[in-house]
Amino acid sequence: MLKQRVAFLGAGNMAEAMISGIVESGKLAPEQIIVTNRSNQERLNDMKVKYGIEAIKKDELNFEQIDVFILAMKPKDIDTVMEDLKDRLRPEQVLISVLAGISTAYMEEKLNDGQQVIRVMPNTSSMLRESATAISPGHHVSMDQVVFTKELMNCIGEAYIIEESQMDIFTGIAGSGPAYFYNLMEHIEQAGVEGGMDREMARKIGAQTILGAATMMLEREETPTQLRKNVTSPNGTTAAGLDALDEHGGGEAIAEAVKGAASRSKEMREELEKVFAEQK
Ligand SMILES: NC(=O)C1=CN([C@@H]2O[C@H](COP(=O)(O)OP(=O)(O)OC[C@H]3O[C@@H](n4cnc5c(N)ncnc54)[C@H](O)[C@@H]3O)[C@@H](O)[C@H]2O)C=CC1
Ligand SMILES: O=C(O)[C@@H]1CCC=N1
Repeated sequence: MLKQRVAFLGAGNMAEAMISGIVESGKLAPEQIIVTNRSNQERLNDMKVKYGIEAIKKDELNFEQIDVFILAMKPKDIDTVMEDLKDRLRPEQVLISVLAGISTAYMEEKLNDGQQVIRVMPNTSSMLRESATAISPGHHVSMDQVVFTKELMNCIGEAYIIEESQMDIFTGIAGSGPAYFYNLMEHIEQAGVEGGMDREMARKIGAQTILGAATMMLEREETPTQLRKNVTSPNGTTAAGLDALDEHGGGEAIAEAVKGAASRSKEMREELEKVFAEQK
């Protein structure tokens, strides 16, 4: 069991996915988790009932009782939240941010000197403890806090400590990644329906196929290229499928999706830093 008391600032999709995974892991008791938002009381009530955690408006939060704050609001709200936190945080309290595109350096500049800030990038599969999550500690973080954060992120799946310079591309692959596969499934499902199959059935077999392929890639030694070749008989059905995929830009389209998301992550940071530099 972990001993820390954790408060989520933001009660949206990502906060819920993480809370669900953490509660399910049993590493934190529901009483150690607090979730806050600005105003949506109905949302707070739902989360309280569903996970047995404390769910309150942000202004009701008692800072004295919290060890770790997890920032889970939208990146556009960062400055308001930093102002709000700056003089209320104690040096031993840690901020873990899930915000896309916001660097630890940016948050450190906005807070008092020496504040411990860690950036993470989970995805919504945290809900089922299947996230691939990146962790990049800021400049003032103690080794104990890095170890704690890794343990906490392991509650929601696999966690990797990476250089912060790789956070944009990590976001492009894993943070945004689930959406590419959901989008792929929307198309697979529709093709199944057009081929005469029941929609539910098409969804199930499509998802099982993605799961099977993902498990093969995680558990077998072969590269994706070898695994693809193993499926592809000369002049067979897969070759025809892959030709059609290529003709419509399939593989390239996915690479562009990853690059597009990564470049938006970089752009979000640059936009914010520009505004900050102008304010100075
Ligand atoms: N949705 C996803 O797949 C992922 C999202 N993220 C990051 O997670 C963050 C949240 O994303 P979502 O959950 O999708 O957004 P969302 O819009 O569902 O949730 C945002 C929440 O923040 C609350 N909020 C706003 N200002 C607040 C404040 N000052 N104090 C407390 N709560 C406040 C809102 O009331 C809302 O509950 C974003 O920064 C995003 O970049 C990171 C990885 C994956
Ligand atoms: O779309 C977004 O900006 C967030 C960050 C990664 C996934 N969702």
